Amino acid sequence: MDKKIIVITGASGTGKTTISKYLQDTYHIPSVITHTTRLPRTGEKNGIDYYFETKDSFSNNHYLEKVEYSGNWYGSSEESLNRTWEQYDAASIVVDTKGAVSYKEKYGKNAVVIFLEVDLETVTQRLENRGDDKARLQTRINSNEFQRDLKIPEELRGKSYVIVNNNIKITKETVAKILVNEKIK
Ligand SMILES: Nc1ncnc2c1ncn2[C@@H]1O[C@H](COP(=O)(O)OP(=O)(O)OP(=O)(O)O)[C@@H](O)[C@H]1O
Ligand SMILES: Nc1nc2c(ncn2[C@@H]2O[C@H](COP(=O)(O)O)[C@@H](O)[C@H]2O)c(=O)[nH]1
Repeated sequence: MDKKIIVITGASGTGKTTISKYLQDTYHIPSVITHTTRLPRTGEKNGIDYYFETKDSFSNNHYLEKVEYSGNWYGSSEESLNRTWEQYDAASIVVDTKGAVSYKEKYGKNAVVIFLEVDLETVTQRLENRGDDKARLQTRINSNEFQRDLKIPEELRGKSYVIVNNNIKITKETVAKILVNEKIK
């Protein structure tokens, strides 16, 4: 069987991590942990949510792709994905749309891209409810990256599953159908 990487993308707060946890908890599809220079949020743990890096340690790693998002660096490594594929046929990864384009270009049909869409007002409310620091949240919402990721990029149109994540139950049901369609489960 072909190995698959389920690339979950969309703007911050659209529910990417929620879906990656659903894949882990319900289908035992592991998430590839990425690296960031961002400080941990309350409750986030090194090696579980991210590998939290300093600017120096971040620059020492080798990445398949890396991006700057709202003032912090994020990157994912081919080694981590290959290690996961040694044990599992499918894994998921949570990245911004620029990262998703990189995965689609590199892995073609083996990269199953799911783009999550939520309107700006709703996503802002969800990020406030999540407890994101107010000042940092405003900076993030105003960032070019966040604004860009509210809509699917041209490069992913027609090559991705688009889910409007207004209702988590319906979103999970749609993801379950995608797994069947892609012969992952
Ligand atoms: N359909 C939904 N309805 C209501 N709340 C939701 C829904 N989907 C996700 N959420 C909530 O919205 C918040 C943001 O979700 P999540 O952290 O999964 O987003 P994200 O895209 O991973 O964000 P980031 O990129 O900033 O890490 C969480 O508190 C989550 O529980
Ligand atoms: N291209 C990549 N994007 C990544 C990676 N790891 C996370 N992300 C995305 O960054 C933003 C901000 O994340 P947050 O945890 O600070 O809210 C979000 O869209 C993530 O999906 C990565 O390795 N590469």
